[in-house]
Amino acid sequence: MSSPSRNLVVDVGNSGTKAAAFTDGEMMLPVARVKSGDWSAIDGMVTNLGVQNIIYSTVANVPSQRWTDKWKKAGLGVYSLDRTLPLPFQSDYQTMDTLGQDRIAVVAGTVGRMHTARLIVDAGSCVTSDLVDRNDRYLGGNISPGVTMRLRSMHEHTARLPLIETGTATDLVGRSTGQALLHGGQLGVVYEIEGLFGRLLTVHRDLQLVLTGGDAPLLLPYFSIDVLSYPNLVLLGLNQILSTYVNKHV
Ligand SMILES: Nc1ncnc2c1ncn2[C@@H]1O[C@H](COP(=O)(O)OP(=O)(O)OP(=O)(O)O)[C@@H](O)[C@H]1O
Ligand SMILES: CC(C)(CO)[C@@H](O)C(=O)NCCC(=O)O
Ligand SMILES: [K+]
Repeated sequence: MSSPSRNLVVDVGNSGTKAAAFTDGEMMLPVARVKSGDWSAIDGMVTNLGVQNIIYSTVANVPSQRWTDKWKKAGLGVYSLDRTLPLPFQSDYQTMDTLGQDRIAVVAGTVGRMHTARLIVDAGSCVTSDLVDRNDRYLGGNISPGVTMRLRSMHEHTARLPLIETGTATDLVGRSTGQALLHGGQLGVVYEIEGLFGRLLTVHRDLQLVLTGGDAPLLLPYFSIDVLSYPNLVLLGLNQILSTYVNKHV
């Protein structure tokens, strides 16, 4: 019997870096959240968790060679989500080189888990909506501003709009400035997704909505359609890509 294999999986986003260890495919909770760029915190996890492989996806900064050399010297397999790792899906995206690595990871994370068409929404700094057909072909997707970005930009680009916190929306329409901003900024994302979902449903009759990302819990209560909620889908997808590769090649 081989000893359990443990991976460290790291998702570098624009608002923060999320990292978790996986032992034999099982995610060890809780997910760590550190400032993006804090590779020394990630290095601490490498040391403390006794991992054999590390994979990172990034839409912001990459670890310097000092870190990757250190991990390789310690005997780790070090992988980034670039062209070297085979992806478990075909794609229609014209520029795979610029497709966000977090988007690649969420698409990969649904392969093998789902057998219907799906619209995968990752609600983070930006909201990405990515469409995959029932045969796991990636058809493309959209990028729009995230909840925090909407609220902040309405404040920054006007004279009279305050900066408000995200929160609980109590009605469909607001009866104060604060409520109006909250409903527009937060519920507006839900309406946008439901609108796109409804249009796509006419072509993809078995379409399922999948929701992930740091702001998913803020949005989840307001959908009028069925939502499959996958917290940490980026991390799941990364681990899937890494495990498939390592099992075949190492
Ligand atoms: N502990 C936390 N720290 C920071 N933001 C958090 C936290 N928990 C939830 N959030 C929410 O998550 C959002 C960011 O989501 P997420 O972490 O998925 O984004 P990201 O991956 O950094 O961004 P990107 O879209 O660039 O990948 C923030 O707007 C915030 O509202
Ligand atoms: C859209 C974001 C910022 C979402 O995190 C990220 O996936 C990204 O930087 N993408 C690059 C552009 C693209 O996906 O085509
Ligand atoms: K993200």
